[in-house]
Amino acid sequence: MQADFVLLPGDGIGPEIVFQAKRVLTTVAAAFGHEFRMTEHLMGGCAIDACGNPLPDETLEACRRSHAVLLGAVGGPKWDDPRAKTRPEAGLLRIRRELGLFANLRPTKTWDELLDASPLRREIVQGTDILFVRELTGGIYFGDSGRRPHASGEEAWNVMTYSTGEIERVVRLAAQAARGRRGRLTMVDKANVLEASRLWRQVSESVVKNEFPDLQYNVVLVDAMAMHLISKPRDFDVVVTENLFGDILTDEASMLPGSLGLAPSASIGSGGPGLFEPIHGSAPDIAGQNVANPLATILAAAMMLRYSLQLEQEAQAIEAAVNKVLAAGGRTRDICGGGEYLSTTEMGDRVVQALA
Ligand SMILES: NC(=O)c1ccc[n+]([C@@H]2O[C@H](COP(=O)([O-])OP(=O)(O)OC[C@H]3O[C@@H](n4cnc5c(N)ncnc54)[C@H](O)[C@@H]3O)[C@@H](O)[C@H]2O)c1
Ligand SMILES: CC(C)[C@H](C(=O)O)[C@@H](O)C(=O)O
Ligand SMILES: [Mg+2]
Repeated sequence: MQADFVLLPGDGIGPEIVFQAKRVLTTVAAAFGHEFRMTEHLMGGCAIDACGNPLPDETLEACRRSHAVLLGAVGGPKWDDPRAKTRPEAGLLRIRRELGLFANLRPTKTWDELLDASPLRREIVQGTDILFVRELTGGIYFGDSGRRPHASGEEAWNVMTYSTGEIERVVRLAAQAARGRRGRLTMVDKANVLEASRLWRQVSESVVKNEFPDLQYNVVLVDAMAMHLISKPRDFDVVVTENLFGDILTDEASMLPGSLGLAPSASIGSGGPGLFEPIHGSAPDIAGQNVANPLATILAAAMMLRYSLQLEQEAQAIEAAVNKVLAAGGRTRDICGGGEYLSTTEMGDRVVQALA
C-alpha cells in the first residue's frame, strides 16, 4: 500500500521524537511491503519564526492532501510572551478545528512489565485499561474570549459553549467504542456548577438511553474523577468528557502506567485525515539533550496506521515491539525504576531492532 503522511515535528523535543517514529514507520513499511511517503512541514513556534504564522497555509494544505498527520509537539518559553500576537498552540487548535477532529482518543493502559514505574501501588494500577474520549474542537478552548479595562487593571474572560450536536457526536463515538470494549461508559462533567455540563448530562443520557441501552452508563463529577483515577482506575472502561477536563485528566492518568512520555493519542472525527500525537508537550526542560522518551510518539504512529489506514497488523507489530523493549528493561529516564537509562536515539534503536 502507498500512503502519504505529513510529519509536523514542531518545537522542543518534537523533532527528536518524531525522527524516531519516522524510523519505526520506515521499518514497518519495509517489513510489510508498503510505501510510506513522509514529508515534513512547519507548525508551531518554528513556523512563527519562519513566517509569522503557527499554521502556514502550505502546511494545512499538505495535511488536507495526506492520509494522516503525525505531530511531535509545539510551544516553548521562546513564544510564551502573554502579549504576543500569536502562539504556537494557536496553530494546534486551528488544525484540529480545520480538519474536523472532534474526538481525541487517549488510551491509558498499564504494562505488567512496568508496574514498578508507577508512583501508585501495583494492586491499584495493575490491569488498568481506560480509553478517554476527549471532545477536541469545542468548549472553553474555542469560546468567546477577550480582555477589557477593569477598576483593578484589566479583566479577561473565556466562555465555555457546547451545542447539542457537538455533544451528541462525541458521545456517540465514545459509546460505540465502549460497545467494542467492556461495555461501560462514564461521562465526566461539572453539572453541579456549569450550565454547559448540564447540557452534556442531558444530551449524553439521551444518546445512551435511546441508542446504546446495552451499555453500563454512569456520570461522575470531574473533581471526584481526579480522585477515583488514582484510587480505583480499574473501574473505568471508556470515559467521555469535554475538552478542558479531558486535557487535565489524561495528563493525570498518564502516571498510572508511569510516564507522560508513554501516552499516545489519535484525533479523529471527520472521516478525513486524522492527527496523531503524544499527549505531552514540547518538554523545553529536556529539549536538545537526546533524553526524551520517543515511545508516546511511536505508539501514536501505531494508532495512525490503525485508525487512518486500518493497518491493524502493522499497528500491533509496533505495539508488540514497544512491549518487548519495555519487558527487556529498556527505560528512558522519565520512567522510574530503570537501571541504566537509554537515550532517545537508543530507545528508537531498540524498537527498530525489536521490529526487525
Ligand atoms: N500537543 C502539544 O503540542 C502540546 C501538548 C502539551 C503542552 N504543549 C506545550 O508544550 C510546552 C511545555 O509544556 P509543559 O512543560 O507544561 O508540558 P510538557 O508535557 O511539555 O512537559 C511536562 C513534563 O513532562 C516531561 N516530558 C514530557 N514529555 C516527555 C517525554 N516524551 N519524555 C520525557 N519527559 C517528558 C517534561 O520534561 C516536563 O518535565 C508549552 O508550551 C505547552 O503549551 C504542547
Ligand atoms: C498545547 C495545548 C493546546 C494542548 C491542549 O490543551 O489541547 C495540549 O495540552 C494537549 O493536550 O494536546
Ligand atoms: Mg494537554
